[in-house]
Amino acid sequence: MTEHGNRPGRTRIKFCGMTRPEDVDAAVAAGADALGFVLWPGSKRAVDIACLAHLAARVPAFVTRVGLFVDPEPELVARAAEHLDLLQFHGEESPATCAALGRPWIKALRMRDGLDLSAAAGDYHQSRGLLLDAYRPGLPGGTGETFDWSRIPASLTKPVILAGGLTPANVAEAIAVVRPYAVDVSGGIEAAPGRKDAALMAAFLQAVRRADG
Ligand SMILES: O=C(O)c1ccccc1NCC(=O)[C@H](O)[C@H](O)COP(=O)(O)O
Repeated sequence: MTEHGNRPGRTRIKFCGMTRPEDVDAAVAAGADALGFVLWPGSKRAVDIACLAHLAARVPAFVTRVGLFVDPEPELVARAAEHLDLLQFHGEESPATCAALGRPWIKALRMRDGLDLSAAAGDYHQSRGLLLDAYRPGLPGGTGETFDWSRIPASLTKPVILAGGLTPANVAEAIAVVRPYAVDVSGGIEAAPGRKDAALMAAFLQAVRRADG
């Protein structure tokens, strides 16, 4: 069993791909720590700035609003950031590009063959964490697929946010193997892309709490 740096007493939980007010309300009521909003137009879960503003305004204090971007124009980030607490980059953004935007950020790394995670943690040392996700060519995120969790070294110097194909059924095993700082889920709590399921969100929360003991 591994233990990553800065792991809190409990596993933090991020629900990603929010598009509907009722899903935001249900996620907050269930106890999510963070909610993700996809600002990449190519996604089935994409929201525009007006929708983001509407959804983000429903989120109470101490629940983190995270905006997802794929190689964005700085102007898009600037407009979205008014409604966000944290930026999440899913493209080929360099460490300098992420840092230049002047906001707290995390970097999503897709676990392609040969990725050196320790080197990436050094490269992205200014990030607030690394989100580790499955790799599928041509799809920057939201694959619904898991990866080999044993590839994550225990010695990573950044908080690990584990993503990719997590569900209420497998998240306890994922936590036992990886001991991440946080878990991130999108497809595993959905009835359809962009439509969250309140019962699945609650089940995911309960599975994480049980895994934390
Ligand atoms: O969800 C998308 O469509 C998406 C598109 C482009 C970049 C990121 C995207 N989603 C990211 C996430 O929802 C999560 O951070 C992560 O990929 C987990 O998704 P899932 O495997 O469905 O749980």
